[in-house]
Amino acid sequence: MKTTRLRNLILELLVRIEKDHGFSHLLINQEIKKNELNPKDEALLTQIVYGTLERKMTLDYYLSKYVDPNKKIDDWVRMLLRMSVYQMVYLDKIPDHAVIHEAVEIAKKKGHRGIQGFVNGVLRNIQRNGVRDLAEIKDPLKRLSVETSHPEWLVNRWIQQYGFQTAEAICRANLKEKSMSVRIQPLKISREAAMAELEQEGFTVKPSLFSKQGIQIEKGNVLSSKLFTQGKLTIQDESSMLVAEMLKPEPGMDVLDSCSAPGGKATHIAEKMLNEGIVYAHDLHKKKVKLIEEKQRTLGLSIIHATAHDARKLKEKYAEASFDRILVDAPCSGLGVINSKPEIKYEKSEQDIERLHTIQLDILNHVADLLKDDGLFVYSTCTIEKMENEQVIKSFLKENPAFTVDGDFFKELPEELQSSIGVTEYGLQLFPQTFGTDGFFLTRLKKGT
Ligand SMILES: C[S@@+](CC[C@H](N)C(=O)[O-])C[C@H]1O[C@@H](n2cnc3c(N)ncnc32)[C@H](O)[C@@H]1O
Repeated sequence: MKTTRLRNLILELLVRIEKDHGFSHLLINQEIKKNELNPKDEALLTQIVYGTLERKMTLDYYLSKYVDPNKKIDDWVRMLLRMSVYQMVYLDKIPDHAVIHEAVEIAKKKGHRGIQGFVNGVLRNIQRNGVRDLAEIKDPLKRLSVETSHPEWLVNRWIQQYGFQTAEAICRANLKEKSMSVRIQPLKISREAAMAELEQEGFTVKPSLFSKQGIQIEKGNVLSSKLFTQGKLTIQDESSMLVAEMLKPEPGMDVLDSCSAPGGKATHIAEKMLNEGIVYAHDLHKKKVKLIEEKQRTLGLSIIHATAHDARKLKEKYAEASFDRILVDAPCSGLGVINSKPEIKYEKSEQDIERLHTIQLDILNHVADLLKDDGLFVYSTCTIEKMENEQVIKSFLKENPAFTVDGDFFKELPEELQSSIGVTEYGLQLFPQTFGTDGFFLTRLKKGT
């Protein structure tokens, strides 16, 4: 694709992600498919879109030396400046003059002469005199916020919960390049065979510590691998693979997955059950239930019964003590997955966290009665907010004294993980900086002590 067209596509994508609050990874994949981009253009588009998004606040600060932040300019012009400065500051392989030329071409096509001159003037100034210096920010909280492009309220929350050093490590880890991980479908292939095939295809791989089904992909985009197209692999973060491990489902069991779409964990559970028994998988949104069915089909599984249902109304559907295992992989703020979905950090608010705490606790309280006396109950979220994790469990245990945290799960973890994983009184809290996984919380509860 011609470079100006590609830059224009990138600009439109960025404006859409910001305006429609779209999920960046879904929109990026859609555009890549629609425009049949070659691997080089695909890589550049992905890098500029993610880079501009995840550094948005830093880029605005850099620009503030030449553009008054309160100046009224069209969204697309501001975004064009951001993506150009991103390329000038962070990408070595594209010369500044080429970046400026492309930006001015786009401004000429989309705007009037005034805009073209404005874009040209700002970018030439940056080329000559550099961007605004971060050292001008003296307050450490403000500086961390701008330097790592996380809203101040969020950085402050993490400092209050975990201290400055950990908050800083979280912010920096959210900007680091993350390697992919996959889970094998064990009824179709062994981990050893899958690793050998992937290596033959040119991928650099490593077995995961988190699950015997997991493989870390250190180099290469596994979506293009033969194994993936054959339904022998699923993309899944290693932290989230721990969920089915912790749930310990067995063949023949009745399992409830109350918040199931798109089915990443339901399919893992079904695989561990050797596709024998039943996984009752529900999600509030009917449209999303189709995704569970699709995933089950792709992986050649059949024991997942997926229907739309509010987890807070499942007692209307099932009798008490119906399930051997229950998973509540709760709706959450997603503040542990900022690395792969950077828009989350700009869109969530403290009110969202409070609202979600209530929903999470309501779901747990409601489905708890559905567990058999000797059953196991796992709660998980992809966030690092204590209010959505430890505090939910703490309140649940207070309201449901028959339950306790099942500490055995810790002893079941591989030794290498035990020494560095974050264990609290209420479960495991993984941070993105520890193993390069998503930030994730999970715990196992049982009846009795
Ligand atoms: C973290 S996601 C689940 C991810 C899924 N377990 C997986 O591994 O692919 C949380 C899900 O909860 C669903 N959800 C939100 N509120 C719900 C409710 N009241 N009852 C059931 N599902 C709900 C959301 O639609 C979302 O798909």
